[in-house]
Amino acid sequence: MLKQPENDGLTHFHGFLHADRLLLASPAALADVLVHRSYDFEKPPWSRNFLRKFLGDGLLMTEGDEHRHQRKQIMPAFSFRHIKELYPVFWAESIELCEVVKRELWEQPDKVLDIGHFSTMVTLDIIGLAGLGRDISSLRNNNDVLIENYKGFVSRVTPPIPTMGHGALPSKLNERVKVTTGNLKRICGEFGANKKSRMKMESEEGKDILSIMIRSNNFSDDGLVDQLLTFLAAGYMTYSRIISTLRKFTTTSPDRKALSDPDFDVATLLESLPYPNAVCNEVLRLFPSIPVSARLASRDTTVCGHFIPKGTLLHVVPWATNRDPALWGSDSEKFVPERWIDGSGRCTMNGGADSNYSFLTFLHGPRNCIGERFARAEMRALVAAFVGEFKMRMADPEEKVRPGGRITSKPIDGIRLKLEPVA
Ligand code: HEM
Repeated sequence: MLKQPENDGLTHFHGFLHADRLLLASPAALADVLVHRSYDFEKPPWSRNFLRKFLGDGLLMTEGDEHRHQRKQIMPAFSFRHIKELYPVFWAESIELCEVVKRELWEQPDKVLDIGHFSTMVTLDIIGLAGLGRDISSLRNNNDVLIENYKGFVSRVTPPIPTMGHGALPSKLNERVKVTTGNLKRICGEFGANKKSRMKMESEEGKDILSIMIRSNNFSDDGLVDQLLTFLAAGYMTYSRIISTLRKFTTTSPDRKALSDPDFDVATLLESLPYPNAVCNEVLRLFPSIPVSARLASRDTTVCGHFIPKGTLLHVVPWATNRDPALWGSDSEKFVPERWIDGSGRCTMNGGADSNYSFLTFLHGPRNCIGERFARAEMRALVAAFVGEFKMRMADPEEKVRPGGRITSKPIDGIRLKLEPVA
């Protein structure tokens, strides 16, 4: 925990084999590493090499000029305007989730549901439709070949947190991962190529991220496959959690009938609700999907005026910074959505913290999460639909949900809920 940052927020410690490491705590140190000198720091090669096996050379994996170039090409697909157009997809899939859960409860009203199972499926469906323009329908038990391979791949790969470990897999597992990754690449390649030719022939006007990238004409077929794999991983693995006990919020949940009208501006409504947005922000603050991220100095550089030799390993720890009492106050570990609402009842950007760098869930700067708007819009829709439809409580009120996980954080034993449809 970052209780006593030293040296302008740079804390020195010894890691594996007594190696020198730095922990970044202060806003000024974070600003230097994430924004001002972002390209002096890279993802450590062992984590890049490990993830590259699965993701190819997508945005997450590239560095330096290649990253700058790719990021510029991909940015427009994640612009505010495009994400706004995707809200109806997020909303429709959120309603679908509620319908599937209601059907389960109708068959067995007392049933305890592991909500992680449903959030995994709806997340895949959303990244399928909004990311790739592909109707995966895993909520409706469709056997989509891409998803079957993808699930196999995720279940086989249980790597160490990439920023910490060295990424070696036992050779048998390595072999199987190679086969699944090969399958995935082939399926993504075929899908991308088919979509490209359909778009040429039928002037298909998809609003999904992939369509926008294809229309830009900036990507080779192989380039598209790498980005596709990255979006699947980033959109899916960061998200399998999120919906929790938000009873109070139902009182401000939107009118579902109005929202199902195709002319209704879902985006503006969902973005304007203060309490639901405050709840989403507070969940993102306390439970960042990527709890720790590492950077390696790729040249001699400085942070807050301190000399940092090439090869120094630095850690950014969203889990700790987002909960730091020095930044968030004495209730920093508590779930207090109200901290995101100002005196006039509007949702604030910073949750009462003094600096942007108090909230690191999506990081900041040129290597921040390009999917932040996508992720936030998806979450708003899911939370609004779900809490508008169900009263929730923990199946065992005494149970403590234990956070854990590897690359991304999630409740280690799932979250079992008792749900009751709102009358
Ligand atoms: C709650 C959901 C999400 C969280 C908390 C999250 C968080 C992050 C973080 C912390 C990074 C930086 C990783 C690092 O440099 O160490 C990142 C990068 C990235 N994210 Fe997300 N992400 C989320 C959802 C998404 C979604 C839905 C997409 C795409 C559809 C996405 C696409 C990406 C990509 C492409 C990068 C690499 C950006 C770059 O290096 O320039 N993310 N994300």
